Amino acid sequence: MINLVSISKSYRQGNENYKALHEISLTIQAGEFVAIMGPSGSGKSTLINIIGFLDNNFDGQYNFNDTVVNNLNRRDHARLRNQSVGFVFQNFKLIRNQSVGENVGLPLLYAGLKRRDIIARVNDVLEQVGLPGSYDKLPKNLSGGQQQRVAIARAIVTKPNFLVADEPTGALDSATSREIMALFKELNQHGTTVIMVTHDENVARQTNRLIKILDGRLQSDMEVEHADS
Ligand SMILES: Nc1ncnc2c1ncn2[C@@H]1O[C@H](COP(=O)(O)OP(=O)(O)OP(=O)(O)O)[C@@H](O)[C@H]1O
Repeated sequence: MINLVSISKSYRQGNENYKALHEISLTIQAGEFVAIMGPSGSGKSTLINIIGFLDNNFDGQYNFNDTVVNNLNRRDHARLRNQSVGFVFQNFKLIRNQSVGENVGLPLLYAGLKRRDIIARVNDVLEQVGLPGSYDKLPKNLSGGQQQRVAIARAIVTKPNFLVADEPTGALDSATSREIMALFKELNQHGTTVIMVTHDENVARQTNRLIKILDGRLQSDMEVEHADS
């Protein structure tokens, strides 16, 4: 599904070019559950911004299914992003003065669906993430873990090809973090591809594949062994 071929990325820093990614080649198949780890500044965000179609300014080739992503113009790149990827962030990024249901339904509103269809789909997805009946609640009245469930519901509501989760458990205590990881695992077992950046070894260990980045280079890429499998 995702095939990166020798991807490099430089940022302009003052008068200098800083190379944040060095010739990264990587394939991620549909259905995988991948963790990306690496020290601060190693290039994780740069990499997932490219994978998640937020940044199309890089060297090398990105093949997404049959599409050569780096050949797309800005509009088609944005369309691919809206149709193919759901994002989950450390700090949830919910709209405070909108209800849970409105937050989750926003991508469907942008996609032009009818109100009745949006409400039905949102209620389905809220149930799927363990928050049935919470359509009319406000995010501020929910716990951190519940807010992250809302954010996950928003990320999956359009049935994207894959999820990009950037430190999704970074703002949660360890018990809540385990619950959120259980939800990601369940979504993955039902076919959702998940690519997750984390600093937490315990989180990474629950995925199926661990990619380590160091100084903008792939340091290692290995299958995660599970004691119970
Ligand atoms: N917009 C930018 N302009 C200039 N340099 C940048 C920009 N974004 C990132 N960098 C540099 O590129 C390198 C990689 O940054 P990146 O944010 O990808 O790292 P990261 O692994 O995600 O770090 P963290 O774990 O702290 O989020 C860093 O040295 C950073 O300073």
